[in-house]
Order: sequence, then structure tokens, then C-alpha cells
Amino acid sequence: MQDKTGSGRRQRVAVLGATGSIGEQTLDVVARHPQRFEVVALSAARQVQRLAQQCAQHRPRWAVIGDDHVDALRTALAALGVAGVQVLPASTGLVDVATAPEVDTVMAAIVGAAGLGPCLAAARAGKRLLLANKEALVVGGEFFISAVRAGGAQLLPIDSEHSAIFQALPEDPSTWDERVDKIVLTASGGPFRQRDPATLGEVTPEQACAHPNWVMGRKISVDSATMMNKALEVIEARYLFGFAPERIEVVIHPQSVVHSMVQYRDRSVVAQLGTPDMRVPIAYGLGWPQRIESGAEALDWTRLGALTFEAPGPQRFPGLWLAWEALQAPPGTTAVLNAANEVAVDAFLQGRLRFDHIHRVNRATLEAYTPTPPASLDDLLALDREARAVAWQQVRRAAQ
Ligand SMILES: NC(=O)C1=CN([C@@H]2O[C@H](COP(=O)(O)OP(=O)(O)OC[C@H]3O[C@@H](n4cnc5c(N)ncnc54)[C@H](OP(=O)(O)O)[C@@H]3O)[C@@H](O)[C@H]2O)C=CC1
Ligand SMILES: CC(=O)[C@@H](O)[C@H](O)COP(=O)(O)O
Ligand SMILES: [Mn+2]
Repeated sequence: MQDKTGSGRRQRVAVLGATGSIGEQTLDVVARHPQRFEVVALSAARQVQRLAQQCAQHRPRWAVIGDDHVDALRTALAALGVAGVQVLPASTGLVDVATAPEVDTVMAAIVGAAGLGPCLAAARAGKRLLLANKEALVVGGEFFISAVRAGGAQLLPIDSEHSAIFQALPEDPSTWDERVDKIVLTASGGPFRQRDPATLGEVTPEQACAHPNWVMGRKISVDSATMMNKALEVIEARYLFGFAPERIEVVIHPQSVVHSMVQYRDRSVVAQLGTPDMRVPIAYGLGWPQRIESGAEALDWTRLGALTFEAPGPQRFPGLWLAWEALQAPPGTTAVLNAANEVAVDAFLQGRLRFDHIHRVNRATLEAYTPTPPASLDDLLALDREARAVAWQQVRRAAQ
């Protein structure tokens, strides 16, 4: 077995956001390869019992939990008879484990801008950074990529579309610009792809979270329903792969079998396909450059049926175009867009904002708040805080 240094020892993995959809699936893949991986740290925000159970199964050295839940986690671990796990508060513990010399690989699976600090810390510490937490890159932008370069980290995409693109691109990044025409992200269109746009004001959080192809956390599920997920993914692709925004395209593909594609200069298209199962890109990231068993089912070509493609409509999915607008605006604008969207989705899930007003809040926040280009993590955090305050004002205005 090889770790990233080829030393022969097991890869020591920290899973940030272990109790979420990506975190659980990461642990599923890791558990299939006990000779290859060792779990050394797990984190959660507030799911104490679930984190304690994961600790009982994976026996990490560290468990990180939201500051208010540290005592509860210690109690839960004792009740399960789990000894030897050091409990750390999230306010310091996330960065501590992301940078610990005992950690080789960090799975970044926290949702939202809350994952930015630990991602930057892991990048600067030169870790192998498996990025599911797309919001961290949308907020951090070039600053994030510079931290990866400065730290000598290995950044590998976990988001299914970006994993697909990474698999379809030439191995040598220095040839991408010359050989590639454009990259094409596929989007399912979410649960409201065929719903009358005039009725989108009535949809409930339960309906919005019922994704047709993937079982995911609630925030990303709402983003899929508005197609803000794809807007975030366009921005994510821009920073991950360095292509100009006009060389990134989105097409709706309701079956979620073609996970994305790369169109080359000669008009040849290379795509990555597979069943919609996040364990595939997770296993790809964990095993890279090798290929390892993921647990996913193989595609059955005889039962697959039609693979279809269509253009996203501006009336139903107005948020999608904010990605290109934000990328063309001054640095920091993508962080404003992300903050607005996190607030709007939160308000919608709390029943304080109509679904079709999510876009209204995002656009109004972009118009009301012009960021100063960020030069540090503190700048980014301040920008995020200020944009959220503006977005909450817009939520209150939309509710009037
Ligand atoms: N789910 C999927 O299939 C995909 C997800 N992604 C991306 O991966 C990331 C995770 O998504 P997903 O797994 O669906 O999300 P979930 O909501 O299922 O899980 C989020 C995880 O992050 C923890 N968490 C939440 N808030 C905080 C916080 N403020 N500080 C520290 N930890 C926190 C949660 O802890 P607790 O459980 O205790 O609340 C949980 O462990 C997102 O960025 C998403 O866009 C990308 C592609 C696919
Ligand atoms: C699994 C994954 O990567 C999600 O980001 C997924 O792509 C969401 O589906 P949508 O295409 O509907 O946004
Ligand atoms: Mn995706």
C-alpha cells in the first residue's frame, strides 16, 4: 500500500464534517480499505451521538465537536466505553487536526463558509486536501489557490462534476489551456425542472430537498433546486482548473449519469460516467493516482435507457447566471454571493423566505454590497460577516 509519499504506511485521514452525507460516505469507503487508510480525526458541529458512534467504530485519535457540545461528547464516549479519543472544541480543534503532523489527508466535508479556515490551514500545511466543501473555494477564490501553492498541498476535487472533469483532463496541467476548448458541467435540474416557474413561491423545504438522483445534506439540496449549486460549481471549476469563465458551460442532464465533460480543440469530447453515487469521486480522491474499490454499483448499459440533455432556462433558474457575473466582478464578489446564498437558504429552510425569493436576496445583496478585495483570511471572514448582515436585511425586506 502507498501513501502520498510512497513510504508504504497507511494514509492517515482526518474527516471534517464526518456526520454529514459526504462524511458518512467517506467513512464507508475508508472502512473498505483498512490496510490503506487509518482514521485519525473526525469532526461534527452538534450531532454528538452520531460522532460518538463513529469514534467507537473508527477509533480516531481526535474528535472535534462544536464548543457547546464538548462535555456531552465526552459523556457519550464514556457511555460507549470508548477510551483514548481526545475531544477538542471546534473553535480551535478543526485547524489543529487539519494541520497536525499525524494527518496526511484532510477530507473537507463541512458545509458552507465555516469550512474555509480549516481548508486554508490544511492547504498551508501541505496536506492532501480532498475538497467537497465547495463554498470554501467560492469564498477563498485565488487566495485559496495561492495557499495551496504556497503550502505545496495536493488539492483533489470531490464534487462529482469536478472529479469528472479532473478525470477527463490531460494529466499534465501545463497542456490544458492549449489542448482544451471548454469544460461542460452537467446539472440534473433538481426537483423543479419541469414545474411551472409561476408556482415556485409555494414549494416547501421538504419538496426542495427531495433531489431526484442524490441523497445529500439540506443546504446543497436546496442549492440544486435553485441551480445555485451549479453557479457555485462554475465558480469552483474556474478556481480549480483555471479556465476563463467563458470557457465553462452548463447543460442540464436529468439522469446524472454523465458527471461532466471536457471538449478538446479538435471537438472531441471526453466525459466521465457512472451511477450517481458519491462514493465513486470520494474513492477516486482517496486513492488517487490509484483506483480503489468504492462500493458503488456498476452502470448497467442494458437498463440505462436514454441519456438526455437540455439548456437551462433563465426564468426557472435565474441564479445560475450570477456565477459569471460574480466572476467578472472584482475579487471578493464570489464570497458575497456565497454569503447571500447561505443566508437565503437558511431563511428558506426556517420558513422565513419563499423559495423563489432566494434569488431576489442573492441579487439584491450583490447590488447592495461592494466588497473590498480580500488579502487575508481575516479580510475574507469580515467580508463574509458583512455580506451576511446585508443579506439578512434583504430577507426581512422580501418578507414584508
Ligand atoms: N452530499 C453530497 O452528495 C455532496 C456534497 N458536496 C458538498 O460537500 C459539503 C458537505 O455536504 P453534505 O455532506 O451534503 O452536508 P451535510 O449537511 O450532510 O453535513 C455537513 C457536515 O458539516 C458539519 N457542520 C455543519 N456546520 C458546521 C459548522 N458551522 N462548523 C463545523 N462543522 C459543521 C455537520 O455536523 P453536524 O452533523 O453535527 O451538524 C456535518 O458533519 C458541502 O459543501 C456540499 O456542497 C458536494 C458534492 C456532493
Ligand atoms: C453529487 C453532486 O456533486 C452534487 O453537487 C450534485 O451535482 C447535485 O446535483 P445538481 O446537478 O442537481 O446540482
Ligand atoms: Mn456537484
